[in-house]
Amino acid sequence: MGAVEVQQLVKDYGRGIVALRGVSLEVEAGQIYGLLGPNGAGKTTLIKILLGIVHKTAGNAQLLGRPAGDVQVRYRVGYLPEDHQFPGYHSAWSLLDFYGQLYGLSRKERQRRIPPVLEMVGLLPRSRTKIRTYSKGMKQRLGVAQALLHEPEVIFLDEPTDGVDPLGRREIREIMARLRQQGRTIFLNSHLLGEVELICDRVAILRQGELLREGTVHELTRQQGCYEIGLASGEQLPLELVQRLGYAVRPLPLPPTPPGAPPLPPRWEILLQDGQTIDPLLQFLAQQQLHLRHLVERRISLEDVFIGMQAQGAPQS
Ligand SMILES: Nc1ncnc2c1ncn2[C@@H]1O[C@H](COP(=O)(O)OP(=O)(O)OP(=O)(O)O)[C@@H](O)[C@H]1O
Repeated sequence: MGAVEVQQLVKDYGRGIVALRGVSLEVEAGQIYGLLGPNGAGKTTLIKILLGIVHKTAGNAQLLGRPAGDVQVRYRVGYLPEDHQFPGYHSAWSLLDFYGQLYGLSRKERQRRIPPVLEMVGLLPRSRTKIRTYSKGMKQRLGVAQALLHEPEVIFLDEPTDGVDPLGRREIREIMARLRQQGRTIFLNSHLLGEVELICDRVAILRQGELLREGTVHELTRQQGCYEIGLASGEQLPLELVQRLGYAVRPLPLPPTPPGAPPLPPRWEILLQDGQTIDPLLQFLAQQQLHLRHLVERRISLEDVFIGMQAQGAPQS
């Protein structure tokens, strides 16, 4: 059973605004799952339906095996909303104490839980200073701490690194990685593709309420049928013979080397044609007594995947 299961989910806000148009996805427990999409794609709506803040129009949404919005499940879930604002007169400690009371935790329990949570997000040394003095990154980390205080199994983070500088973003990624190590499930909404690529196990790309692609980052970024190869120093690839085997091949431009440094060995790009594998080329190299020193399957960034999809045209309403 997945931590999150969504089937054919539809949300129609009325007046022609359809935020979700039959979205299906499953998030396994212990994963970091990234939901990507441009502004207005429906990411926040999906989270809000799972949390019971917004009602679905049609389809199915389950969280930890229970229908979305189930009161018992809410206690097992943490949520960092997008654009949250904490009152500046609180300190990190007093804010978490306040949230602890909302979660129904006893004073003793709050005193037990607050320090490790603040420690985890790196705010323990500043826990008694006012939030109004915090940087954006610190406020976001405090938001994550608030979402963790009641020790939830699933954590929803809506744009947790929005407006945070690169160092702060890395700190938030490290917190997410630690939470995954503890076996928690993280559902991350983001439009920062580079971030998602670095941390997520699986991703889904949403646009105008439709799920365009879903899979591991590895699956989505693999440029199928494209390899880069390099041979031992001084060896050249016989391009014509390689083409006769049916491959498309081209030498790759080499990056500039610093003055005085030895030139870099040449590299070639090999494009497989339909149904072809790289194996006949490897056998051919061995027959030619050429020595393979470099072989990688080419990848594209998640950003390229995403931009490519935007270029494919929007779904019809
Ligand atoms: N309460 C609401 N009433 C009417 N329309 C809404 C409501 N909430 C969201 N929408 C609309 O639903 C669509 C999806 O919005 P949603 O906030 O889910 O997208 P998002 O992917 O989270 O976008 P962003 O990245 O900008 O937060 C948008 O067209 C938005 O204007």
